[in-house]
Amino acid sequence: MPEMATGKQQKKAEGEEDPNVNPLICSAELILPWLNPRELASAASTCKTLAQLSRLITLRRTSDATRSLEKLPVPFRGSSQRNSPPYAYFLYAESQLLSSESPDRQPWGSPSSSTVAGAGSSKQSAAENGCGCGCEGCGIGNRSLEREELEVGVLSECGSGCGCGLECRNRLTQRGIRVKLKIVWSERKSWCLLADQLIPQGQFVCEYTGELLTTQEARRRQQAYDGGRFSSSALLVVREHLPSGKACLRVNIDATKIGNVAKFINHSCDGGNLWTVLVRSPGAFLPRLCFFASRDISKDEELCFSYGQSRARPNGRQCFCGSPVCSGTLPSEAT
Ligand SMILES: C[S@@+](CC[C@H](N)C(=O)[O-])C[C@H]1O[C@@H](n2cnc3c(N)ncnc32)[C@H](O)[C@@H]1O
Repeated sequence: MPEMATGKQQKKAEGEEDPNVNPLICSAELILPWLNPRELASAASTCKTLAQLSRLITLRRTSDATRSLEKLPVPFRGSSQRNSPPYAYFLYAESQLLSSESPDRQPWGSPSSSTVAGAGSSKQSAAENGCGCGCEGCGIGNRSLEREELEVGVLSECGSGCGCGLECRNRLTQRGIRVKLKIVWSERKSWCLLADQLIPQGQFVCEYTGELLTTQEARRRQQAYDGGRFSSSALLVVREHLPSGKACLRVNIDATKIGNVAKFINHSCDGGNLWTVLVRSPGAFLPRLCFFASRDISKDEELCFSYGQSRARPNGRQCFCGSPVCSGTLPSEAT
């Protein structure tokens, strides 16, 4: 990764400020990562040094959408044919957040953003000989899920109410993203999440994180999104059903402004290559929505799932999933 030359090594061009002399420039490395792309462009237009620093921050943002918060970086790959944006700007959430807890800003593109937070670290270490929390399926090690388990669409894992830590084999979805992914630009669908390695069937891919909303707030936001203020929204409504078929729980997760890389998963009318699984654990009131590979997924294949049933709507957006069973229209939540 290119680094800014500093002090005496740097040959200063006309109009360029010496970062060791101007305290404002010295602090720019700290301040610029907090800016959104428009603010960054505005700062870049003021002097050559800030322009150079802004380019570096853009490069760092492009190289990892997760800001090093996951074990593996997830890079953006633009299109060389057209002028695609270098990256999509959003705030990163490793787990679900209440909308009242959502940050307004977050640094992205700092030089030292290489600390891995949360994802792989164990809150609590499991005991040497089994974690002993007494939950069914609990114990140290790894396990993969069988097709039958995933098709049910509901999974029970150990959680904060158990005595075990993240080493427990019954916390498959709580260790962050462990498969190589990338975010690729497409003219018709904007950003798409792709596999950057072979992902075997049954492998956990990622959780869908974002702001947890009340149904009232979800309806308000959906109307605003439908009104066109955002080119692509990512508000997902999850319903848990009783055996009778009646919905018993509705969870609204909005990843439009705050989320993780799952916000870039597009819709496919044929169901795509991901299973959505609701994961419950003791100590957590609400389930988490997690994606697993529904079949072996090749490197460079786009990851997709079905957003739901398409309803013919006069203002429905055109679907470009390319599946032979494509309905032509993107499903949209009737809020
Ligand atoms: C959850 S986001 C997915 C990521 C999105 N492509 C982006 O660039 O941020 C949902 C939005 O992606 C676009 N999208 C998803 N699936 C699509 C499809 N099959 N055809 C066309 N657009 C799609 C729509 O704009 C939709 O509102």
